[in-house]
Amino acid sequence: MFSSSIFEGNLYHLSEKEPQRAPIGVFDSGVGGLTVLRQVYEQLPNESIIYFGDTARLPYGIRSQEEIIQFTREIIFWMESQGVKMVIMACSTSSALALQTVRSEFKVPILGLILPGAVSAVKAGKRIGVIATPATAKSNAYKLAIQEINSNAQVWQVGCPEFVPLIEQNRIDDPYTKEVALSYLEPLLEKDIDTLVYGCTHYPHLATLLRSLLGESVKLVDPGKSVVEACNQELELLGLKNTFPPVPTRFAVSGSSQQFAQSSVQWLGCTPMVESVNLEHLNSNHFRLC
Ligand SMILES: N[C@H](CCC(=O)O)C(=O)O
Repeated sequence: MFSSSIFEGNLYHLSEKEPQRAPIGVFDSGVGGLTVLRQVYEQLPNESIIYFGDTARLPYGIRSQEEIIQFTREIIFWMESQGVKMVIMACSTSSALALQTVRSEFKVPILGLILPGAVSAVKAGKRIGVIATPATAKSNAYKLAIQEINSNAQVWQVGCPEFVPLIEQNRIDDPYTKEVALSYLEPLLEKDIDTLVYGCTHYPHLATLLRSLLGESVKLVDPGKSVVEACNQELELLGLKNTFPPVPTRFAVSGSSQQFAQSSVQWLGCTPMVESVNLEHLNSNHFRLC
């Protein structure tokens, strides 16, 4: 039923014959969203997916809010044109800076990472560290969401500008990445955190390294896992769960398809077919009218 959905007032009027069969759109600036895609495969194995990586314009984490809102609009506009039934922003930076604005501009339900991540963080601990892109950290989105749920929770955020470029360049095992990680974690370890939130979807790719630096006692919270749990609930509420066999994931990027195929193979376990999509033609005209 629509009435109990969090999308009340922004209903997605489904006109197709079998809306359950429509894909879910999942997007990020690059390979970060693959950590969310992995959760989708685990939790929602029947769903078909369109994955979009805005690789021509990454990293998002050093962009202005205006840019992030515009990029997010363009991606969701394209995804709607591809017939998605729901969109997961598999990008904390977009979720922090653009979700509120774009949610009211589209009919398709859009899920972001911040609230589901904050709910999981509050369940996990009270002394919470958040590592995030500079834009997400500056927005205070996770801190505000966590403290709105539990005003006694203490939250410390660290902007980590070097992580996304290092991950996109596949320098995960580079000793330099370890040095950088230590410098980002040190101020949080000094605060004796009991929980660390991956405030950027790229960071679960560093799970082994981060765990080795944090020790076993700090709980790691992945908002990607939480947003997919929320997606599962929404699909149920909206009667949109796919009961048919899914079609293979469609991958699309704004940059080099070859490069994305190469860099994602280690996370996907196979070489994906990747399309290049030009979002430029969607630019300002359509959105000036909104
Ligand atoms: N993975 C994204 C974007 C990172 C970036 O491009 O800076 C996020 O969760 O914030």
